[in-house]
Amino acid sequence: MSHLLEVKNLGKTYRPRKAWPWSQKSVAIEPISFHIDAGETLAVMGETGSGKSTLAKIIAGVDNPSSGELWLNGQKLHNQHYQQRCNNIRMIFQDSENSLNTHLTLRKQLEEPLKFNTDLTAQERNEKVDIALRRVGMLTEHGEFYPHMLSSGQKQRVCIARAIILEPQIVVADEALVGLDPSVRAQIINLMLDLQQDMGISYILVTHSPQIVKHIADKILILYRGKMIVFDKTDIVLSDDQQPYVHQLLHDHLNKQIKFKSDKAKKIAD
Ligand SMILES: Nc1ncnc2c1ncn2[C@@H]1O[C@H](COP(=O)(O)OP(=O)(O)OP(=O)(O)O)[C@@H](O)[C@H]1O
Repeated sequence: MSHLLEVKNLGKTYRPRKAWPWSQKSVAIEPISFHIDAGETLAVMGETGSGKSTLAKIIAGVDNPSSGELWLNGQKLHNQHYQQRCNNIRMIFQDSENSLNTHLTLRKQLEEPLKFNTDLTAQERNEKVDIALRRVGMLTEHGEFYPHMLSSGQKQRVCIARAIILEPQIVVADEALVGLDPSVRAQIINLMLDLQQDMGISYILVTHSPQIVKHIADKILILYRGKMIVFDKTDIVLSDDQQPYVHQLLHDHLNKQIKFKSDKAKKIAD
């Protein structure tokens, strides 16, 4: 049986902006191969500049690879097939607070992916928006709100609603939890876990947080200067983290505690 997502020899080289004879191409990712299955969470870790965001953007179709292929359920994904990618893989960006349009109501923003990628009527789109808002613990009335009327946690929920509204199989989140205070972060993680259970979503999470990785990742992929140096199940990586670089990534920040599944009722309180 084929895997949900197979990444085969995927590489990315950025070309210099100006073709000066002495300027060099920069290799962001050396060819890497890995896979994830339905309902799994893959954590992508690595120091700054190791290629995590580049990998996330290529998987989500925001950027093109320089080499290699992506396969979804045994079918090759083509970058020019925008709808195929949008319907199956969605991305939550690093700065999700600012990725919302300040001039549009939440309903209009959530409706956009439906307008571009489905043939639903206006009424059907409205219903989908209501369902998505409820799924992320918000009220349907929030649809008429503008982003400035929301807390950081609520904005993050709207970004998640926008990512799941097309019912994708994979959600790629690039440092989406950075900047949230620990209790809100825990609520958002719990929400993501609930959505994963309800909708069978697979997550690809770019993160620097060992706590998040230990609690929710099934597999860990570690990049070092564009090279994939680790790809394995979380418990195997944790039990064999002898390489200093891997050890440091997995044991940094351990003093910051996150409370998981502590109080579901608080979910809509922020
Ligand atoms: N548009 C671009 N043009 C040229 N080089 C780029 C571009 N985007 C990224 N790079 C380079 O590719 C490499 C990987 O960058 P990337 O942003 O993927 O790393 P990262 O691991 O996500 O870092 P961070 O944790 O800081 O977000 C870096 O050397 C970066 O300078």
